[in-house]
Amino acid sequence: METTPEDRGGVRLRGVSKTYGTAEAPVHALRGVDLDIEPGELVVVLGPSGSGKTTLLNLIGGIESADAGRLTVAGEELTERQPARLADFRRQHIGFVFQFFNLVPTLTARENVEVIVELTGRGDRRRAAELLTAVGLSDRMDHFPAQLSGGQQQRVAIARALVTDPDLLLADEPTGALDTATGRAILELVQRSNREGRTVLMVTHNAGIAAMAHRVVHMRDGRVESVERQSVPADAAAVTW
Ligand SMILES: Nc1ncnc2c1ncn2[C@@H]1O[C@H](COP(=O)(O)OP(=O)(O)OP(=O)(O)O)[C@@H](O)[C@H]1O
Repeated sequence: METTPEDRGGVRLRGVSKTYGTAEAPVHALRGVDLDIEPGELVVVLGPSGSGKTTLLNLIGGIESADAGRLTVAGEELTERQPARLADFRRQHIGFVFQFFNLVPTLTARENVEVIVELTGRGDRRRAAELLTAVGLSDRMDHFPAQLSGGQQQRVAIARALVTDPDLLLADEPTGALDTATGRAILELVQRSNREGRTVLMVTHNAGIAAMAHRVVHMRDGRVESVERQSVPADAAAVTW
C-alpha cells in the first residue's frame, strides 16, 4: 500500500490479541487491544510488569505478528503479513531503541550507525557522523561500545534508530539501565526527535516519564485500561522519576 504523508507514523489497532505458551498453558499477553496513535504524537505506555507493554511495541514494530485483530502502522496493513514482509516493513518505517542498547560490540559507534544504512539500504552513511554529533558524541565516534558509558551507548542507539529517518520511533524502557540525569538526557533526544515531526511510542515503568507525553496509555492484564490526554506535555528536561 502506498504511504501518504498523512499516514506517516500513524498507528491503528483493532481487537489485537497475542497469546504465548501452549494450548494447555496459554499466556494472554494482549487481549483485544484497540488503539489509535496520530502521526506526530508522543505516546507513553505505562503498566505493571507483564501487562503487555513490550508485546504491544513488538507487534507495532513488526518484530512479532498478532494472533487476531487488525493492525495498520504507517499506512501499511500488517495483519497476517509473513515474517519476510514484516522485515521489509521494519526497514522502511521503524526505528527501535531498547533498554540495553543492543550495540554490536566489535563495531565503533560510527560503524554501529553506518551498518544500519548498509543492512536496510535506507538513509545515508554520511548522516551517521551528523547524528552522532547531534546526540553529543562528536568526540566518541571511533570508540567501541565497551569504551562508552551506558548513557553514551544509548545515544549511539538513538542515532542508529534515526539514521534511516523512520516514521515511527519505538523505545522500550530506553532509560531503564541509566541513572536519572543520564536518562533525562536520553529523553530529551527522544522528545527532540518527536518535535521534529516523528511519531514516538515509548514504554516505561516510570509514571514520572509519562509527563512528557501527548497521551498516556495505561495497560493492565493485556488490555488498555485507560488513555489520558495531556494538553501541555512537560519538557523532558523537567521530568523526574
Ligand atoms: N516470548 C514469550 N514467550 C512466552 N511468554 C511471553 C513471551 N513474551 C512475553 N510473554 C508473556 O506475556 C506477558 C506480557 O509480557 P510483556 O513483556 O509484553 O509485558 P511487559 O508489560 O512489557 O512487562 P515488563 O514491564 O516486565 O517488561 C507476560 O506474562 C510475559 O511473561
